[in-house]
Amino acid sequence: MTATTTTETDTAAHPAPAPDVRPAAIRAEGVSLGYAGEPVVEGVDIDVSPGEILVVLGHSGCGKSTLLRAFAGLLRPLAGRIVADGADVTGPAAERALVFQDDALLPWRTARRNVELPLQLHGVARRERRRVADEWLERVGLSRYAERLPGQLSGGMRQRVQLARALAGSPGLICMDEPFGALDAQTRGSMQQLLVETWAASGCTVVFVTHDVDEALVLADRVVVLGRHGVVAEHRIDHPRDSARPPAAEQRAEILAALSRTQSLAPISPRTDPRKDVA
Ligand SMILES: Nc1ncnc2c1ncn2[C@@H]1O[C@H](COP(=O)(O)OP(=O)(O)OP(=O)(O)O)[C@@H](O)[C@H]1O
Repeated sequence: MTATTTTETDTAAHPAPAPDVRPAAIRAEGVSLGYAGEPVVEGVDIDVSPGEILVVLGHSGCGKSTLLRAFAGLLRPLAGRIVADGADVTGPAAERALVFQDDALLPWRTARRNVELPLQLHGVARRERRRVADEWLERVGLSRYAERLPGQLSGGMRQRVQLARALAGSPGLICMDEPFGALDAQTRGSMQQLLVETWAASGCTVVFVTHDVDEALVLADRVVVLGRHGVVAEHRIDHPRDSARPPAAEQRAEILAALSRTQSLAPISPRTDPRKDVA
């Protein structure tokens, strides 16, 4: 796992947000989430501070992606509330962006026109769209590839375009669902570094889902381990993103232990769902 090379001075505190970014606070309060009325995760209480990078770990199927969808406003809770900046989240909004592992770029649009998309949805004029898109493409090191279609780019490059596209809309929150999971170790390390740099330039809040404890420790201000019955462990990283002072081995071991505990937690059974009794 490649550590970031950012220095203590630029990582000790959260960066000042870019002028057009208002970092979001987002909170899950006693949230149950599921599909067709059947919960897949319940009792989730998570409070994310503006400008924080929160990493969510948990075994496969525990509901991490489902939680991100709810934060992004794509899924309404079965119980509890999702609150962003004091208001209930009731649907998607431009200030909450999602980045997926799967390639979510529009294949018929060039890299630049993909990055322009959120600006176009905001009604930004063509010339300004192009200026902002080119600025973000430069930040992610893809200026030379602006005219390429996604199919003409490598997997790592497409992830960079996704990152640029998410950030171009100046969101207050970016929800990232295992965005680097399909990349080789070296590309993954450079993407983690790029994420930290672009986050520092934007100042937005990030909720990042991964299976990889080391990735979590490289990126996070705070790590939560999610089980089917809510958060089972929470770890604040003492010197986040400081490669000179990496998290202690004990902290890594504790997170791994919490993860293995979640494997043994019983799945939610519809028969034991208390809401069934009231229905
Ligand atoms: N659209 C859907 N309809 C019905 N069930 C779904 C849907 N999406 C996810 N699920 C189910 O919800 C549960 C949680 O899925 P989710 O994708 O949130 O888990 P996850 O923790 O992100 O898993 P992974 O780490 O494998 O990506 C799983 O049992 C999954 O099958």
